[in-house]
Amino acid sequence: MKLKFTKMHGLGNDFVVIDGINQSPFLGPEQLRLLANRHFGIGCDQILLIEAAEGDADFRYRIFNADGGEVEQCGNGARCFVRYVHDRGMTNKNEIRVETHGGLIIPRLEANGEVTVNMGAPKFEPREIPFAAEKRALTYPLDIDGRQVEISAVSMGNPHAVQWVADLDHAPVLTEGELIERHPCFPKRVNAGYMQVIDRSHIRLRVYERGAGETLACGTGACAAVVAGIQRGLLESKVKVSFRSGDLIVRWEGENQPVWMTGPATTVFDGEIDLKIL
Ligand SMILES: N[C@H](CCC[C@H](N)C(=O)O)C(=O)O
Repeated sequence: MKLKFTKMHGLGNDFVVIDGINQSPFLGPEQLRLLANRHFGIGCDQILLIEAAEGDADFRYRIFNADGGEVEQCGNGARCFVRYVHDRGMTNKNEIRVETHGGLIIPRLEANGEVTVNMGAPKFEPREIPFAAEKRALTYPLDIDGRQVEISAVSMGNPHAVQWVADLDHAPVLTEGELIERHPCFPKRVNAGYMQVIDRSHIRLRVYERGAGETLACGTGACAAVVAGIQRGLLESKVKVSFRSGDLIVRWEGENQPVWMTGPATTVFDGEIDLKIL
């Protein structure tokens, strides 16, 4: 069986996008891992599967990390999603309502080709992250191999542990990031963000993503970092988040308010793959 796909990316966080409405692929974790494999498959950080909505939303959107695990939310993917369904005539709306495991999101195509997404309100209660802590706090100490780091724990539908660092280029993202990702305090593992504050409306960010390793950009990671920075009094309500591959704009007006993220969405190529090889 041939499977049609589209390769897309949001600031280099790359995706294999599959129309699961006009195709009905069964993709188990092993096949997903192979699709994502950069040597034996197509290669991507996440696989995005488009499905018909169950409720009154326009679509449903399922997200699978390169390790084959299904997750709750993907910010860069949400921008690519709306570009995909719009460019393929699957909707004539510029703003769509999308069901995800992590809640409803509302991406909107802007006239300048960028995409703005209402990512919903962040959550902070330990049981909502989930994170093993007695009660909610601004920051938490985390023991990493005998060294203690200070993290903020935020859910954007998916879990994030955000640290403030003074020198992002020399932060231990690749070594310590993996230890945080798998820290026993995060029963569903976690995305590990490293934020350097440039000024009150600009941060630089690197993210060691759950199930994918360090990616070039992370949309929900940008949202979680800005929320954590605002809560810690380090940032204004509108922040430029700079990755090595480009910038996102993130806005948050405070507790119980949605986080807004704006950035690009790029289509690279269409292809098809014979599922027999997976
Ligand atoms: N690795 C994430 C999912 C992808 C998020 C990221 N690519 C984004 O743009 O938000 C997780 O396991 O929660």
